Amino acid sequence: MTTFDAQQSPARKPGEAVTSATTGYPTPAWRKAYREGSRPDLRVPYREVVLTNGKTVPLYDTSGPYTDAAYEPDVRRGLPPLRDSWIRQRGDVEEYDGREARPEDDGIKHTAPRGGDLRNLDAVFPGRARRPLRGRDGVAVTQLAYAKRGIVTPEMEFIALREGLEAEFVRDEVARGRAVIPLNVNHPEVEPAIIGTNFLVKINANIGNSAVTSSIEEEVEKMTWATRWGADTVMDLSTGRNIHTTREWILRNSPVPIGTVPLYQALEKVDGKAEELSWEVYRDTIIEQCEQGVDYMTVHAGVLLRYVPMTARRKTGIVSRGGSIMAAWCLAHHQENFLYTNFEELCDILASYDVTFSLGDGLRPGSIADANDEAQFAELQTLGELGRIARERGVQVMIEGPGHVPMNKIKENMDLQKEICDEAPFYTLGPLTTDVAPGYDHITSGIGAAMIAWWGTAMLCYVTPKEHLGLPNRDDVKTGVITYKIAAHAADLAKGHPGAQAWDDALSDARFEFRWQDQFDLALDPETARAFHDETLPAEPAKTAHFCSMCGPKFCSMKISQKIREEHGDGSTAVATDAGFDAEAVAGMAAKSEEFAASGNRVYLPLAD
Ligand SMILES: C[C@H]1O[C@@H](n2cnc3c(N)ncnc32)[C@H](O)[C@@H]1O
Ligand SMILES: Cc1ncc(COP(=O)(O)O)c(N)n1
Ligand code: MET
Ligand code: SF4
Ligand SMILES: [Zn+2]
Repeated sequence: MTTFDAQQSPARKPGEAVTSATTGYPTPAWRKAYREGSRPDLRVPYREVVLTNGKTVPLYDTSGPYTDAAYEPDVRRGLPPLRDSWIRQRGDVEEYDGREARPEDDGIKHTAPRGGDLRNLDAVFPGRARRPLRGRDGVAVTQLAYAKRGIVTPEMEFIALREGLEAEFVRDEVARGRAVIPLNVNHPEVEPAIIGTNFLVKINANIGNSAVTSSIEEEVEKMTWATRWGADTVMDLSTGRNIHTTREWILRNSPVPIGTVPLYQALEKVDGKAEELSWEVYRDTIIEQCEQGVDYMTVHAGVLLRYVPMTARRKTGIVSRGGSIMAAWCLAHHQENFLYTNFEELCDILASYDVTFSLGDGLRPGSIADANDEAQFAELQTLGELGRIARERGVQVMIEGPGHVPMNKIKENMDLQKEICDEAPFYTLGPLTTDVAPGYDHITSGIGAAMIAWWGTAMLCYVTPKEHLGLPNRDDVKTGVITYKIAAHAADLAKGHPGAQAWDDALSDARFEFRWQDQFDLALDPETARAFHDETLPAEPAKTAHFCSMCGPKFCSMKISQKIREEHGDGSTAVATDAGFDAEAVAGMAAKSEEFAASGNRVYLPLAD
C-alpha cells in the first residue's frame, strides 16, 4: 500500500524508520562550550564564536547535544535524560504504569479503511522503555510551586547561568507568575529555558504534519533544524497520521521544550467531528500527552459560548483552529465550552506533571479589519481570569496573543494583556502587520513581532513564508526561525538587555576591520552571509580585501573612514577638506557630484511617463 511516507521518503527501508538529525554547526568557528554550575551534573551549554583575532564571543545556544563534537547522536535512542536525577531527587514524584497506548492515538480506527492497519510499524519509537512520572498524591510538582516555597531548583540555577542573571531573580520572577519554565517531569531531555519579559526574548517554531503531507522523519528533522538555527521551543501541531508516534520521536530527541494543541489530537479521535468531542476524550488525550512529556499545551478555554456571536460580522471569522473547533462544539450543544467548565480539573492534571498552560487565543483576529475587536478583547478578559485560577493551583501560565494587527493597534494589545493578565508572559503569533503579502508573511509578521517584543512580549511564535499557502518545509522553517531571531534580538537590544549589544559590537568591529570571515561567523546565518559575499568575489584574497562588490575599492566608505583615522586621528579637530582622500576617491566623488548636478540637483526625480 502506498503511504504518504513512502512517497516523501523513497529511500527509506524497513527497520530504518527515522535516522536523520541535523548535526554539527554551520561553521567551524562555532564551538560548543559549557559553564559549570554548583554540581557536576549542572553544565550549561553555550556557543562560542572563535574569531580570527583570537577573541571569542559567547552566544545563547538552543541546538542541544547535536552540536557537541563529543556527542554521538542516535535518534533511535533519543537524547540523554539530563534532568532525570534532578526530578527524582526532589522525592515528590512517583513512577506508575501509565495509560495504555491505543491504536486511535495514532488515528487508527478499529475498522481501518480497505482492511489495513494504517500504522507504519517501522515508525514506532525504538528507544528505551520508560514508565511515566507524576506528582505523588496529585501534588503540584511545578517550578511555580517550588518558586513560591522559596526553593531555587537546579533548573532555575541552570537558567540563571544561561541568561547571565542571579538564580534568586529567576526564582522570584517565576513565583510572581511573570515568567514560566515549561518542563514536564516526563521530558528530562530538555535543557531548561525561561520565558518572561525580563529575560531574553524567546521564539517558537511550529512544525508537524497535516493530513496532506509529511513524514515522521521530516518532522524530526524540522525539529533539529529549527533548534540548530535558534528556536527556543517547538510546537508539534500535527493533525495527520501517526500523531502519537510522531510526537514521541520529537520529544525523545528534542533539547527544547515541546508544545502542542491537544484539541487537535482529540478531534482526530472523534474522526474530525467537532460536535462529538467531549471532556472525556479531551481528558484522555491530555493524560496521554502529559505522560509522553509535552511541556506546554495550548488550551482554548477562553472561547465562551456568548463570545461566538461577536465574531459574526468579522471579515475573516474565527481563524484559530482550536477556536473554530470549540466554537463549533459550543454552538452544536448550546453549552458552555467544556475546557472552561472543567478548568479546575484540568489545572490539577497539568500541575502533577508540571505542564505549562498556553491559554489559547481562539478568537484572535485573522485580518487587519478584525484587529482589536470586541470578541478578541472579551476573550482576553477570560484568559486573565483563567490564568489566576491556574496559578492559584500551582500551574504555570502563558497567554497567547494575535494574529493580524496593524502597527498602530499593536501596543494596545500588550498594554491590555499586562493589565488583564497580571504580567503573565505574552506569547504572540507575529502579529502580521498587513494582509497583502502572502509568500512574505515571515516579513509582515516579523515587523509586528519586533514591535510587540520591544514592548514586553516574552515569546514570539514564528510565521514562515508559507503562511496561508501551505505546510512549511525545512527551508521555510529556517527562514521563519532566522526572521524571528532578528525580531527577538532587535527587541533585546531596544530593551537594553545586558549583554545583547556585545554581539552587535563584535560584528561591527569585524565589519569595520574587514575581517570578512568573522563577519560571516558572527552572523545569525553564516552560510547565507558567506554565499552572498562569494557570489561576486569568491577568490580567497577577497576575504582580506578592504571592500566588497557593493561599492568597489574606490568607493568603500569604511576603507575611506579608516584612512581618515590613520591620517587625521579620530578626525575631531579636522577642518573639512578632501586632502585626506586618495586621488581616485576624490575623482569618484567629483563624478558623482557632476551626475547629481546634471539631474538638476534634485533629490526626488520626476517619474518617467
Ligand atoms: C497557529 C499557527 O500555527 C501554524 N501551523 C499550524 N499547523 C502547522 C504545522 N503543521 N506546521 C507548521 N505550522 C503550523 C500556522 O502558521 C498557524 O497560523
Ligand atoms: C502563538 C500561538 N501559537 C499557536 C496557537 C495555536 O493555534 P490555533 O489557535 O490556530 O489552534 C495559538 N493560538 N497561538
Ligand atoms: N494565519 C492564521 C492566523 O493568523 C491561521 C491560519 S491556519 C490555522 O491566525
Ligand atoms: S492556512 Fe489553509 S487550511 Fe489553514 S485556515 Fe488558512 S486556508 Fe484553511
Ligand atoms: Zn493569518
